[in-house]
This record gives sequence, structure tokens and C-alpha cells, in this order.
Amino acid sequence: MNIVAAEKISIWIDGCPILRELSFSAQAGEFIGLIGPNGSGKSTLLRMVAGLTPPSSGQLKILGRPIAEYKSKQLARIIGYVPQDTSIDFDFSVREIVLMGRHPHLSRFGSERQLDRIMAQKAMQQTTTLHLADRMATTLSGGQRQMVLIAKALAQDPQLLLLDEPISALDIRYQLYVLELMRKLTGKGITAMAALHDLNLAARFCDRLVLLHQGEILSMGKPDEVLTPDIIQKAYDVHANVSIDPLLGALTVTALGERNDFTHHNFH
Ligand SMILES: Nc1ncnc2c1ncn2[C@@H]1O[C@H](COP(=O)(O)OP(=O)(O)OP(=O)(O)O)[C@@H](O)[C@H]1O
Repeated sequence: MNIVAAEKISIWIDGCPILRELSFSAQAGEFIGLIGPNGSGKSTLLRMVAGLTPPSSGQLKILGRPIAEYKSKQLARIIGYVPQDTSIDFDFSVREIVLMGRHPHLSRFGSERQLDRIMAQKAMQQTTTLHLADRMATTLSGGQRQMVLIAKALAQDPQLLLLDEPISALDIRYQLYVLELMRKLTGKGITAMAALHDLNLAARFCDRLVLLHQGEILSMGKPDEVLTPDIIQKAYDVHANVSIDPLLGALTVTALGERNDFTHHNFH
């Protein structure tokens, strides 16, 4: 069954088209990478699937049901969303923030149960943030904040994870760690959609890529179907070399530049 099914979705903001006639779906256990230049609509698409920005037209279904039919708490039991902006202004400990991920599962005035504390603990373990549990969130580094917000989304125990540039503040080790974690989770049937700027990591870890360009889907499919020099040129206005990494067997994109005379420049 489709976890997400979007049909001819458009979003207009202040009279401007931001997303245009998008149709796509995500199945159980899929890891979908959302790629595309700055301002192409990745965050808007994720916010729309998260139920935060309603489509202006078209049909969006989550688990086969139109998104407008869900109450926000019902949606929060299904969807974990990690925004691009990971600033945390309020003075709570990391443990308290991760526990907030359990709120959709609590009864109206219910306090946390043992299960909620166990789930929060597990989410902190999965994201290697357990050692930060008693720290105030306002004192964390950018990368630590990003991991804590991923932990909060995991504590939600969602069927669908929406991650807006989840590795943008992480060092290379933790970039791989988070993407490997997503693969483990999707291996267990969770669906993940992540906006990513690193095309190599997107190609290496995602099952499918959706390439946005000016609010439209320019290309969608397996990484080697989407990341061709022609399509990269159309989307980013950059010449690129696409090869297979001999060690990983994964597709590798090397951006050469706006012009195609890179080697000529470098060897003189
Ligand atoms: N609330 C808003 N009001 C006006 N324009 C908006 C609003 N939100 C987004 N936009 C515009 O919609 C377009 C898509 O923005 P979006 O943040 O979805 O792109 P993105 O692909 O996530 O970009 P980036 O890679 O830079 O994060 C941009 O041109 C942006 O300026």
C-alpha cells in the first residue's frame, strides 16, 4: 500500500506557484531522497506531506486516506518530521525534548508512562545522544541539536519519517551514521523521505530520488536514472561527471562547474 500518494499537487503562496502538479508516491520500507537546487521546493513538499502546509489543489493521501481527514494528533502518531531549522529556544533538557515525541501517543491529560520513557531512551541510544540526556538543549552544538531532533522524531515511533536536510550539520562520520540508521529503519518497514543536498550520499543510500526543479518534478526514479549528466545540467546548470565508485559500487557525481572546460583549466 502507498504510505504517501500525491496526485497533481500544487501549492501557491502569496499568488506564486511554489509546487506545480506534483504526483509521486512512497511505499512502505522505501527511502526516498528529495534533491534539487536551493529554492526548488523540497522543504515545501516535506511540510505539505507533514500536514503543515495544505495543498492548494490536488489530492494527498497518507495511508490511503486524504490528509485533510486526519486530526493533527492522529497524523503525529504516523508522521515524524524533522525541520530544516533545528534551533531550540526553550529551556528543556534533551530527555524532555525527546519525550515530547511521545505526546501524540498520550491520552489527553495523561502523563508519560514507562513505555514512553523506554521509547525516548531507545531513540537517544539510536542517535548516540543518550550521554546528552540531562543537558539543556540550548547548550548543544548544531550537530548535537540535529541528532536530538531526529531522536525526538524516532521516539514518536512513526511509520513515516520526513527529514529536511537531516545531515546538514553533521560531520562525515555522523552523516553516514544517520543515513545508515535510515536504511535500518526502512529495512524494518518504515518509510523515509529526506531532503538531501549531497548527491553522492543520496545516490548511495536512497532507493529512489525525486529531483525538484522550480517546483516541478524534473526526474524521479532509481539514482542512476535520475543522476545523469544531462539531468544534472538541466537541474543545477552545472556540468558533472557521473561514475561508479570502485570501492562502494555506488554512483558518484563530481560537479565540474558551469563550463565544461574544467580539465583544460586545471592542467595548464
Ligand atoms: N512562506 C513563503 N512565502 C513565500 N515564498 C515562500 C514561502 N515558503 C517558501 N517560499 C518559496 O518557495 C520556494 C521553495 O522553497 P523551499 O524552502 O521549499 O525550497 P528548498 O528546495 O527546500 O530550498 P533549500 O534547498 O534552499 O532549502 C522558494 O523560492 C521560497 O522562497
